[in-house]
Amino acid sequence: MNTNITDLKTVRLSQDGSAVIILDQTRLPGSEVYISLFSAEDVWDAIYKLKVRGAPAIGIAAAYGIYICSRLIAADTYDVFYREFLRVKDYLASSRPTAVNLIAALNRMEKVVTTHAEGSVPEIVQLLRAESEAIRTEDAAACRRIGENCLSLLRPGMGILTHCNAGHLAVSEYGTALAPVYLGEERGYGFKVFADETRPLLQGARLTAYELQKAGVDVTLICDNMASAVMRKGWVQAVVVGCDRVAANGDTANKIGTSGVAILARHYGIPFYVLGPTSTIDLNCPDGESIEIEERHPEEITDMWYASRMAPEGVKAYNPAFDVTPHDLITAIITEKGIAYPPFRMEDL
Ligand SMILES: CSC[C@H]1O[C@H](OP(=O)(O)O)[C@H](O)[C@@H]1O
Repeated sequence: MNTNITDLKTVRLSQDGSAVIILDQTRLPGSEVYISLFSAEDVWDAIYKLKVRGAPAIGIAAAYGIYICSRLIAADTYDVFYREFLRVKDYLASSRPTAVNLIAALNRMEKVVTTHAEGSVPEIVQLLRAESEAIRTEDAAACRRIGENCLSLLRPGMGILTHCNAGHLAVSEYGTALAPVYLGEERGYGFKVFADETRPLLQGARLTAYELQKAGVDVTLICDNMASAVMRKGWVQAVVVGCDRVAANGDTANKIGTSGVAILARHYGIPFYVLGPTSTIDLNCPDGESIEIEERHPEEITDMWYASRMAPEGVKAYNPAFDVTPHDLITAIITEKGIAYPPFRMEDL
């Protein structure tokens, strides 16, 4: 992978363990700004406002977050410590509901506390730091394995469409949906990636186009409503997307618009791949209907709240003014002369 991308540190713990340091993704692609989070409120706000986002990245941020908070708990007994720990856990868990990695990481951190009740508070705090680092390390290893596994399904030169951002910026490093793209780049596969801008928050335009361009990957930004046109042109041979929560039956919650891309891919006979770590699988969720879907503020649709650029300088963009809907997808054509049903013979109108 182009070293430029590894320069972006999505989420990390400060050396002294007092802060969670994140790349503020609401400032991208205009500025690379790192911010330090010192409290549960800072972490909650960063997760809710998508300063750090992506299921694995959210889980790692929460694990680091509850660790830095555990250092500040003034408690000389286990019970007092555990009670405050649970308060912080419940608070951080309330930031966003859909990505299972958030609660899964917090549950892992709580298990450290409950399985070491005989230890001193300082000992437990040290174990919490180790667990938070393990969560990050495991994610980085999982992302690389995801890349290897998916690359076995892809061929050099393929056109690949992706939706939202499930890349380096959504995880510890490397990405999930973009992991095979980076691995392919390292091996000269020459993939051509089409990135859906992904309204309303534009993670595709602001983040995926940004990180792929920075990594030297051939990326073309498209509006969400152009996915059908590029598929119909034969420019896409595979779709790769991330996931926020995968139910026991495989139903997958991912960024809004993903299901529409899946329908298009099925229509055009294009394989549609969901990529994610097992930490994003929730076996307690029997199916997609039981996944809580986050609903965010309407102004994210009505106001372009990101003052900076919507996409990186110089990124390629495909901007067809129209596309063609094939007749076999049209139920009827209605004119002033009447209603025509398939098979259409327009001369009959
Ligand atoms: C690797 S998980 C990426 C996943 O998370 C994104 O959601 P958000 O940006 O709101 O955190 C999106 O659904 C991505 O596919």
